[in-house]
Amino acid sequence: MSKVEISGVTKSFGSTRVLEAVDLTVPDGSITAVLGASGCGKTTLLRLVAGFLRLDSGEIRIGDRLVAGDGVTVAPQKRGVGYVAQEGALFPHLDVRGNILFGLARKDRTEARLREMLDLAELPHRVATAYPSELSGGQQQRVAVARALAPRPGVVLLDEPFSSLDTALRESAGRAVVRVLRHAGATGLLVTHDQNEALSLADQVAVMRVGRVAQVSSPVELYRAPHDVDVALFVGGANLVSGTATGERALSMLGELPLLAPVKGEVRLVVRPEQVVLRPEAADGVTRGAVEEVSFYGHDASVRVRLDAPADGVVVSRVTGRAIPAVGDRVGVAVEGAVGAYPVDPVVDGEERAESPA
Ligand SMILES: Nc1ncnc2c1ncn2[C@@H]1O[C@H](COP(=O)(O)OP(=O)(O)OP(=O)(O)O)[C@@H](O)[C@H]1O
Repeated sequence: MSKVEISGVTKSFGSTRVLEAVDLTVPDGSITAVLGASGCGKTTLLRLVAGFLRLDSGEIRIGDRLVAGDGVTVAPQKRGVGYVAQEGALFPHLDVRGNILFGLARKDRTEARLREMLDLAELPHRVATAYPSELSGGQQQRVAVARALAPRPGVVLLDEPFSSLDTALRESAGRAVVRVLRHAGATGLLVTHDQNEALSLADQVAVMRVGRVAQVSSPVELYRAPHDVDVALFVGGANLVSGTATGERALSMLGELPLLAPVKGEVRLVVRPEQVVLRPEAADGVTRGAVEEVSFYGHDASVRVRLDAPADGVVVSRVTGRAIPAVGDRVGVAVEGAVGAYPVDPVVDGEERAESPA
C-alpha cells in the first residue's frame, strides 16, 4: 500500500505563505500530475512529501504511515520514496551502472538488479558502462527513473522530469517513464507546468493555483468540466463567450447552446475550439462570418472566424481533415456538444481578459 495522502498542508517561507491547506490523495499504484504555473508551489509540495522540507501544519501519510505532521518527521531515506529531479541530475562522474546502483546497500548492488532496472527502463544492457554525457536526454531521464526505482520505493516523485527535452522527445520519454512506473507498480506524483503532459500521462490531475489546489479530476473530466473559467483556460484552448443562461441552455452570439450543467443568469461560456465546426455559409442554424486567420499545424489547423455580428465577435475553430478554408472565405459556424457555463463574477468581469483561445 503506497497511497499518498496530503491533508491540510500549509507551508511558508519567512512571511510568504507558499502552500495553504493543500489536500490531495494519490491512490495506490496510480499517477497524479500536479499542474500549475511557475511559482504556485508545486515543487514545494513535492519536497514536503520527499521529506526535504518540514511542513508548518497538516499531515502527510504514505501508505498507512504518518511521515510528516503531528510532531512526526520521518527522514527522507526512510519514507520509501524515490525522487527524480529536473533534468535527471545524474552523477556525471559515475557510469550508468554506478548511477543506478548508487542508492542500494552494498549487498544489493548486483548485476542481476542492474539488468532488471535496465530492462524496466527499456534501456539496452550495453549502456551500463556509458557515462551520462554519452547518452541522449531521453536516455538520461530513463536512467534517472531507474535509479529512483532501484531501491524499490512505493512512491516515485518526479519534478518536471522532461523540461529539458525537446517536444518530440518529451512525449516519448513521458510515455516510457509512465510505462516504467506502471510496470514497477509504483505510485507516481509528477510535477509539471505542461497541460498536455499532465492530461496525457496521468490518471488524475491536480491543478494548483497560488498555493491551493483548484481542482482534482481525471484528465477527461478536467478538460470537459473544469470547475471555473481559470482552470478551463489553463488546461486547453477555449473561446470565452458571454451568454444568458436559462437552465439547460444559454443564448449567445453562437446561438442557443446546451449546457453541461444547469445554471441561470449572466454567464461566461467555455467553448472548446474543437467544438466549433465550420459549415457552408448557407447551412441552416449557423452563425455567419469570414475566415480571418488560418494557422496550419499538419494534423489540424486553427481557424479564426470574424462573425458578421456582433461587431467584435471572433471565434476560433480547430479543423481536422483536408477541408481547411482560406483567409477571406465565407463560412457558417456551429457548436457541437454541450458547453460549460460559469456565472459572471462581478469582480473578475470588470477586468480586461483575453477572449481568444491560447
Ligand atoms: N527555500 C525557499 N526559500 C524561500 N522561498 C522559496 C523557497 N523555495 C521556494 N520558494 C518560493 O516559494 C514559491 C513556490 O515555489 P515552488 O518552487 O514550489 O514553485 P513551483 O510551482 O514549483 O514553480 P516552478 O514551476 O517555477 O518550479 C516561489 O515564490 C518561490 O520563490
